[in-house]
Amino acid sequence: MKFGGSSLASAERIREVAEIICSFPEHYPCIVLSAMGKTTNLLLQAGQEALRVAPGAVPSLAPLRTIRELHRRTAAELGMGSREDIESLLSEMQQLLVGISIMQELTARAQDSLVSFGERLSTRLFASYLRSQGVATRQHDAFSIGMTTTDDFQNADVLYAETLPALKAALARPPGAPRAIPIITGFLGRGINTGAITTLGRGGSDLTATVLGAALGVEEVQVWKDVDGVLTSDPRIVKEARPVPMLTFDEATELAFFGATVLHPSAMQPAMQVSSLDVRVKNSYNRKAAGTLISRDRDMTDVLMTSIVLKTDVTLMDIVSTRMLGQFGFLAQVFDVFRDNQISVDVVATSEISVSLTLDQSKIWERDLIEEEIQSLMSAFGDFAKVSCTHNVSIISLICNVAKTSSILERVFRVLGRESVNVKMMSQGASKTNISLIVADAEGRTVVQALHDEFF
Ligand SMILES: Nc1ncnc2c1ncn2[C@@H]1O[C@H](COP(=O)(O)OP(=O)(O)O)[C@@H](O)[C@H]1O
Ligand SMILES: N[C@@H](CC(=O)OP(=O)(O)O)C(=O)O
Repeated sequence: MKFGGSSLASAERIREVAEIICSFPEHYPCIVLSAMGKTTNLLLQAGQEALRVAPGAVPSLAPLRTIRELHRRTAAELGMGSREDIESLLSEMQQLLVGISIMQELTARAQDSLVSFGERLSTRLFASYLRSQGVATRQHDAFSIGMTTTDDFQNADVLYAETLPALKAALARPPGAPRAIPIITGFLGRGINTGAITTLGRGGSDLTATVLGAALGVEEVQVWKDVDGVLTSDPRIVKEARPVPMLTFDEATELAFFGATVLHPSAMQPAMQVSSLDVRVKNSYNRKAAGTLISRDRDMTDVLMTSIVLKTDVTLMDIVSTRMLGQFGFLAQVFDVFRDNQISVDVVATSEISVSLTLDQSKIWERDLIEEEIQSLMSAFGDFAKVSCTHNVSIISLICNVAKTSSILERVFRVLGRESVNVKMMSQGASKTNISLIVADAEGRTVVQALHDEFF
């Protein structure tokens, strides 16, 4: 079972989570926790602020004070008073920030060490609380029990061959040993070559949970959030969005990849690799809600539209060959440029002499480097293609039954016509679960709402 930041935001929420765990007495669940509330964001903020102040001013940085107060107050409210393990981590975290301030440098590696304090604190706090309630627990830092990753700080990939057997061995109960519920840090791993703490990308605790599920051979991984499951759209855009009872791994992956922040985009990978592992999304604020069951297959006979996802702030690139029609090798040349620049593209549409594609700039470049990097990418096409870019576009992904494309698109274009929206590009058919439309950012939310009204 995984509980995200929203499920652990306060002492009251932590009590509720403890109750949820204890409501499955017949099972001995393995628990993965994220950092409390918005702690990860606060740690990132503290790192940036440490670069701007003298070392002596670090202890009074506002985000650091908020983190300290949140954990101390929560421990006190849970009846645990001052805890040595929490205090020692808080002081280590402050020392790291002082170091960042002295060095005037925050590397990706240091940033991963910094944000790791969120999960290291929450798991210790929660394990102590459950123990205080008479439940045997054992806290583990995932990076110390075998969660092995690439050394790509901030977005590391799990190395399954190393990780799965190591986790299984580390969590096996020796014969005769008393049972204790493992409480494990989400989001964190250890880089295979550097040996340093890595993170799995924002929202990465979902992935930790499914990796553990695969390692331990469990039947179901439950990820507990603050919504009644995966919804028909982002509830911050469409207030009438309602839960989707069932999804396939492919649908959940497309949905997460194209912007539904409810799940980590790689979280389904471990479940796809083992034969019988399902993932269930549940609401810790509303236990009775059935949630969403995500599994390998589902009956698609009556399915038309499943969910509508919006991803904003994307760049659209139009690449037109400068050669004549009928020249071969154009597409290969285009994608060589992306390979050489190590850039992956999201949505693609092609004709014989042109390609349009979208780039998720937030995944590729630092915000202040975007313009420079795009210019350098454009010049990499040399004289074999003319390239133009449109910024601030949105991808609207229709997670749907692509076998029914004709009737879906007929309704989609009726809605777009009514809203006088111009589609800049479209891609359908390559994925069996997703039709993507590209529109201007300014129109994205309105179109999502209008399409939701039409299909739900
Ligand atoms: N299609 C969607 N279905 C459900 N939630 C969504 C969707 N798209 C975006 N969200 C957002 O995802 C949030 C839950 O994910 P997240 O914040 O990662 O939870 P947690 O921190 O508890 O793991 C919801 O509060 C909601 O605002
Ligand atoms: N704490 C990390 C990892 C995570 O998965 O968080 P959450 O489960 O709250 O989305 C983050 O904020 O990215």
